[in-house]
Amino acid sequence: MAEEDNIRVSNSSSYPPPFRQQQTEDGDSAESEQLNSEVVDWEYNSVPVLDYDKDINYYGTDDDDSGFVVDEICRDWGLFRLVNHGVPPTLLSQLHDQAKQIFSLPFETKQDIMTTPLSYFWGTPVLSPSGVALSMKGSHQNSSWVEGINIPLSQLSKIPPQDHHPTLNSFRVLIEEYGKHLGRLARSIFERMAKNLNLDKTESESDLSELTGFIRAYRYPICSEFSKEHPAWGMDSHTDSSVLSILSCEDQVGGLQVLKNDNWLTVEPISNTLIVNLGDMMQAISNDEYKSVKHRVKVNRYKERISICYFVFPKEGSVIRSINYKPFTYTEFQKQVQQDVKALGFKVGLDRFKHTTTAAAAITEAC
Ligand SMILES: O=C(O)CCC(=O)C(=O)O
Ligand SMILES: [Fe+2]
Repeated sequence: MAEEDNIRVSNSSSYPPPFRQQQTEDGDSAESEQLNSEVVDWEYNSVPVLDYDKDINYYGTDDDDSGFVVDEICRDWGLFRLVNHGVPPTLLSQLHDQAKQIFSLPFETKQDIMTTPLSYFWGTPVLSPSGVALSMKGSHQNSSWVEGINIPLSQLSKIPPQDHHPTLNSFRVLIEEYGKHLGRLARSIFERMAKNLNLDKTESESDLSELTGFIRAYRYPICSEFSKEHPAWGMDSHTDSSVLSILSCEDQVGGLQVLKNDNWLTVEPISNTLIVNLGDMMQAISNDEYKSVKHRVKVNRYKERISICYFVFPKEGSVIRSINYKPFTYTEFQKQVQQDVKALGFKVGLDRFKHTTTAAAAITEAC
């Protein structure tokens, strides 16, 4: 894909109306300089790297220290880059190219063709598991500069064929293939963590339902009008509600940042690698030993960014039990999140389920 393809919107009619802004003109040298400085923004990249074969999918002796490395990273970071994961590079690049093509369709077309079980949304990443966007209150309203397609993996066969948009049909086939790979990765990453944490085998089996996860493809539109006074975020700081989230970003447009020791660190986009982050369910399952990591996505003045995220949750009805938390199911957690988002404008999250409730403190801090 030509580098120029990513630069500036030629087709702003594909943007949801709130994202249509005056675009800057081509060929301005001062601007190109700025563009370059955006490109080298991730010089401090130091996200830990794990090798799937060596560090995750390994059944060696117990004194092997690769499990220890994974354990340390899950405690200190809650996020790592996965290499040697076995997802074919062509699958990754085709998936991204097709997502890009679909997002380039006119806004109205996207609204028309994404019918259930697919859903198309923009402006808010807070969705129910079925993909219904939730409205947010107050200043948080529409704070995210992103559009997305929500794809529940268990319902792929129900996606109606599109005679006029064959790309959507082939995208579905690629997603199916990709979903299988990511299910495989999620299962072995989770099992590695469960072993490190000495979790009860039968209980931990229902803590992950890799085949009913969902995939979201995102496009972060170009955002040229923002400032310190009027900030805009592709996605504001949050933790994921999942057990695990696995992110793929093939274009060389950065933007993802992760909170580490109170500093925001930019995650370099490196093709053929996957970014794995631990979510709230994993933090609860591990009794707060592992971290549901805070992350966010910056907007970009010059380039669109496409990312494809897989989210995996516990089996339906599975009760999460750990010392620090009252027993709860993911459905109860999600219901509480939806309630808080509607009533308060933000997610309180795990604090709602702690034995000594720290929810009041969390709410005061956020307000
Ligand atoms: O697009 C990304 O890089 C991250 C998306 C994300 O954090 C999310 O969907 O929860
Ligand atoms: Fe996230």
